[in-house]
Formats: sequence, structure tokens, C-alpha cells
Amino acid sequence: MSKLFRNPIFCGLDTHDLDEAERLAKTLVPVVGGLKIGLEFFYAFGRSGYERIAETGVPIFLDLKLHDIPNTVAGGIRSLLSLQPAIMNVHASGGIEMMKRARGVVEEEGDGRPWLIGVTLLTSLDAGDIARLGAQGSPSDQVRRLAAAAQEAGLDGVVCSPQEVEVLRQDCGSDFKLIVPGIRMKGESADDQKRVMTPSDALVHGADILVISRPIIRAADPAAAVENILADLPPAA
Ligand SMILES: O=C(O)c1cc(=O)[nH]c(=O)n1[C@@H]1O[C@H](COP(=O)(O)O)[C@@H](O)[C@H]1O
Repeated sequence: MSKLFRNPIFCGLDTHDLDEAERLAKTLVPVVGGLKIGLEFFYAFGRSGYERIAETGVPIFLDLKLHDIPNTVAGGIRSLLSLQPAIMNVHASGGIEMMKRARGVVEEEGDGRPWLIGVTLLTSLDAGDIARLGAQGSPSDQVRRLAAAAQEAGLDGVVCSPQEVEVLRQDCGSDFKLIVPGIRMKGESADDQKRVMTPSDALVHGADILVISRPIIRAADPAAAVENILADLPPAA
């Protein structure tokens, strides 16, 4: 786990209700490592909504998964950098040239720059889904190809499912950041996630950050849900 953050849990504020998002932020900021702002929140409230959450001082993963030609992605990243997120991402399947251009723009920020992360294969996809899309091999094969491309382009790490963490640690080394959604406690509904694992197993395999949304934000007491997850983590986390 990165020592930069209080703990490895980043909770996704996946809501289009600003009051709810602010309530969640207030209760979660003292207990999480960071918050994630993604498509649902950002498309509803944009930069001003982002800034209201950022005012709490919590590290933010700005999860907009940019995916376009190199010039357009580089411009998009440039426009977002003034928000000063801790982490931002692009789709690794956008290609090495696109990721290199994005990396170049992020590097202009110097030491305080965000981590730039490549999304590999969405955790909602399994072997059957990718076979229908024409990909060769297993989900793990596909994730390894995309992670290798992200590493070649100089990205800081990737988003992958917990099921690929172990092999990516071997492939990509200990400094490469592995950001991992598809996290569920034993017996909990997977919802639309297909490649899942428990938080403690994901960390034992070598994940840096656990991205968790519905199991926390739908709980009657979201802060207590985070505390329960933290209590289940191995001590080194
Ligand atoms: O980039 C992501 O954060 C992401 C990538 C991925 O492959 N799968 C995935 O679930 N996510 C995000 O992680 C969060 C997981 O949400 P829950 O399934 O509710 O815990 C959502 O906000 C997704 O947008």
C-alpha cells in the first residue's frame, strides 16, 4: 500500500445527488484513504462539484477513464490538471502513443503531479464477454498485455481486478501501482462485477489501493462499513 494515503480504501462517490455526496464525504473523510469521483458525479456537477468535495482536503481519484486519440486525451488531461487530483486515469486500450502523450502532460506538473493510471480490462467483464469481443486468451492475458503497454508508456500503474494482482506484481515490479475495484466481502452481492475478491485477499496478493463504492455508500452507516473492512485487513495494510 502506498504510504501517501492514510489507508488503502478509496470510496467511489457514485451518486448524482449533491447533498448525498457531501453527506458521504463528511462522514467518510476521517476514515478512508481517499475518495473517487467518477462519471456519475462529474457529469452531474462538473468542476464546481469536484471542488466542493476537494475542499475537505481528502485525496481524490478523478476517475474519468479518458479514451480518445492522443491529442484529444492530452488536451483533456491538461484541462483537468488544475483540479489537482491525487490520481487520474485513461483507458490503456487507447494505445501506447495516447498514454505517452498523457504522461507527458502530467509530467509538466513536476513533483506534485498526480499518478497517471491505465484502466486495463473492466472488472465487469469475464472470459465469455471478451471472447465475444474477439480478444485472444483469458481476462488475465488481456490485462497483462494492457499493463505491459501502460508500463512501456511510462504510466504509474493500472486499474485491474483483484484476480490479476498477483501476476501483475510479478510482471511489473513492486513500484507499479495496482488500483483494484471488484472488491466484495464474503457472501456479499457482486452486483455487476464479475472478477471479484475480498479486500484482505486483494491486499495479500499485492494491491495498493482498493476502490469500493456500493458496499460502503449503500450501507446504513457508511463510516462503520469502512471500519469493518479495515478491521478485516492484514496488519501491514
Ligand atoms: O476505474 C475504476 O475505478 C473502475 C474500473 C473497473 O474496471 N471497474 C470498476 O468497478 N471501476 C470503478 O470502481 C467502482 C466500483 O464500484 P462498486 O462495484 O460499487 O464497489 C465504480 O465506481 C467503478 O466505476
